[in-house]
Amino acid sequence: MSLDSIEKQPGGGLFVMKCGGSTLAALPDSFFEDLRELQLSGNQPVIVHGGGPAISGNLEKLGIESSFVNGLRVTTEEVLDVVEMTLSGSINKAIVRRIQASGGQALGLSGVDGNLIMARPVANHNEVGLVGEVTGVQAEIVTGILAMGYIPVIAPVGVDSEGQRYNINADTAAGAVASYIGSPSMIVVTDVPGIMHTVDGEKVVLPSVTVAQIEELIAGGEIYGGMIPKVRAAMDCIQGKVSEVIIVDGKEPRVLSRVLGGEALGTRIVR
Ligand SMILES: Nc1ncnc2c1ncn2[C@@H]1O[C@H](COP(=O)(O)OP(=O)(O)O)[C@@H](O)[C@H]1O
Ligand SMILES: CC(=O)N[C@@H](CCC(=O)OP(=O)(O)O)C(=O)O
Repeated sequence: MSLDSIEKQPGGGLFVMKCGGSTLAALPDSFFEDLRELQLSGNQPVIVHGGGPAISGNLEKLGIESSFVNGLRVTTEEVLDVVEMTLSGSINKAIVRRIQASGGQALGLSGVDGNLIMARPVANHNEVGLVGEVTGVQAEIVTGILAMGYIPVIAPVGVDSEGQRYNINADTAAGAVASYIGSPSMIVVTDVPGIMHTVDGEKVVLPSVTVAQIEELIAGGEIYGGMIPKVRAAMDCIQGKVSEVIIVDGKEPRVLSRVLGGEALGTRIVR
């Protein structure tokens, strides 16, 4: 199936959803039932997932120290073993099992499989080690899985032509997948109701924000920590066919179908 024919499917077509590790365990069964209904009505969901808290938990159990620089995990080969076993193993398979339990069809893989996500070291690799930035995504693997009627569930581990693995931030990987497959939208499912900012001393959700406004929010300290890779990934991918990135809380009932239906939920990042 070509990308064009996927986009012409009734029911809204192609979308990329990034599920954060902050929210995965808390996602209710109804979230996966909603996903199944979207798939049945002709949508083509593609999932890229994180798992930061689970990686940290496993590293701690194994007595391996780890730290973050600007939201990126400092990654040695030893850390990367744990990253890969957690993301490509337990987390990826847990998501696949939950989709299957709701009656959906899913196929899990990481960016290593079929060279799906090609990567190279990030610019500050001297500080963070084996962290990758995406140099290419084999879009036809994603479209092929969709054409078989399965939801691709992708773990953000990348690989280079020498076979070296890289740890890739899941928001970054999701944005790259959205760009390369030409998804009109990317939905970032996390543990907060959207991008919050302070108005009259109270934290409120920004319903919509432009790329230019994001820079001001980062500079002013309103956007920090784990929200930074999300907005940076959004800014990088909102071009070409990707016209919006929506940040929502996974605990919101039927969040995916409501957002795709145009309801004003969460924060929409637009050009
Ligand atoms: N302006 C903001 N609005 C909402 N959350 C923010 C903001 N700035 C920083 N954050 C933080 O970003 C977190 C989400 O990022 P993260 O924990 O990495 O989630 P995930 O695992 O879903 O990727 C929120 O829980 C919150 O602590
Ligand atoms: C380079 C880097 O930091 N990689 C992340 C990959 C997982 C991730 O991004 O998970 P969340 O979406 O739950 O944060 C990490 O090692 O934690």
